[in-house]
Amino acid sequence: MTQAPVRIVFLDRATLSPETKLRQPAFAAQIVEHQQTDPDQVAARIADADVVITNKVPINAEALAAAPKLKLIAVAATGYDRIDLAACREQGVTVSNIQGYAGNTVPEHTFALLLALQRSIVPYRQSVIDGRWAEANQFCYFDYPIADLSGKVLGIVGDGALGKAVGKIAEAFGMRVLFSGYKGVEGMGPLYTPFEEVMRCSDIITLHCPLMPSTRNLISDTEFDMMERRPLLLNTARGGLVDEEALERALEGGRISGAGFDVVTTEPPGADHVMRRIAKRSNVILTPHVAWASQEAIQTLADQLIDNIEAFLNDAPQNVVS
Ligand SMILES: NC(=O)C1=CN([C@@H]2O[C@H](COP(=O)(O)OP(=O)(O)OC[C@H]3O[C@@H](n4cnc5c(N)ncnc54)[C@H](O)[C@@H]3O)[C@@H](O)[C@H]2O)C=CC1
Ligand SMILES: O=C(O)C(=O)CO
Repeated sequence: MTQAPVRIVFLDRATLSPETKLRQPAFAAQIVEHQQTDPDQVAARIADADVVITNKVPINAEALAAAPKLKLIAVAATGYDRIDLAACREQGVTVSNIQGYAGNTVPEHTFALLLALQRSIVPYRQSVIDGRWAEANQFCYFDYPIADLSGKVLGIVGDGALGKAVGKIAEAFGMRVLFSGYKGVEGMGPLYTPFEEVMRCSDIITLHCPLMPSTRNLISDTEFDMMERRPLLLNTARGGLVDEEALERALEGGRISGAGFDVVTTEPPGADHVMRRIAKRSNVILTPHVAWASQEAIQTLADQLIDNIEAFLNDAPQNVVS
């Protein structure tokens, strides 16, 4: 008897760049690709799926209840904060994610933000375009601050693949690296510096931990108040880790010297989203969630996505998240 092909529904194919090749899995599969899916379309689209692929389309308990055949949600990203894991567990649905694909692209993007901010590259570029250099009565001018990375303290929150890779680059720049312990957790061992101390003594703080209930608003007014060295704050991990209203207050009050963000709480942010206001400041750079998006990384992600589905169907699941 021939088996029915596995029905794979990809909810947001457009989140992988058009050049990305998604190879045919090594088993009989029918792949249905939707370029985009609105939250209210999810239940209908996954109703007869065996496997669902999603990058950022949320999957909640209600949608899962409408998908009795569903066995695997293959998340096309590292972060799986859009998936209701408790509901998946209850319904016996396995969830996999992509691991280790972004070990160059995200750290390089993090340092692109850091170097640009630390040396005021964007405002200097704009001032040259605006004619300021032509008006200077000498060969240079000092309108914006410039500082070296060497000797600075870099506090890293999240010691996974990306936090560690950022730490390595930082060491090459001669920075002193501190890996933060979990907020509110004591005694994590000699490799970790307590969270509060990292807030207190870092010149730059960079976030590389997942968004979960315990990390939502990890950085808010209390943490900004702890920051004695007016650090730069970098977030290439997830919107929601930083309380954005508190971020605006911290920038306004000069508690931090700048911010480099790739992620916001609502993506894309609407016209009156607080990050749209924040992004206009000369000491802020906001990029549109593209830290992961080198073509090399996206292709690695796409290959691992199919590997994950094949491994699951071969009864040897990999990259399972819980
Ligand atoms: N902007 C972008 O394009 C991308 C963003 N990301 C984000 O970066 C995050 C990190 O990615 P990876 O390093 O590959 O993940 P990973 O799973 O290798 O590392 C995550 C680390 O966070 C740590 N962690 C968990 N809870 C924590 C807490 N409360 N405080 C401090 N650390 C905590 C874990 O111990 C783990 O070491 C992902 O969860 C994702 O949200 C990932 C890829 C691309
Ligand atoms: O891999 C991730 O977590 C990303 O945010 C990229 O989609």
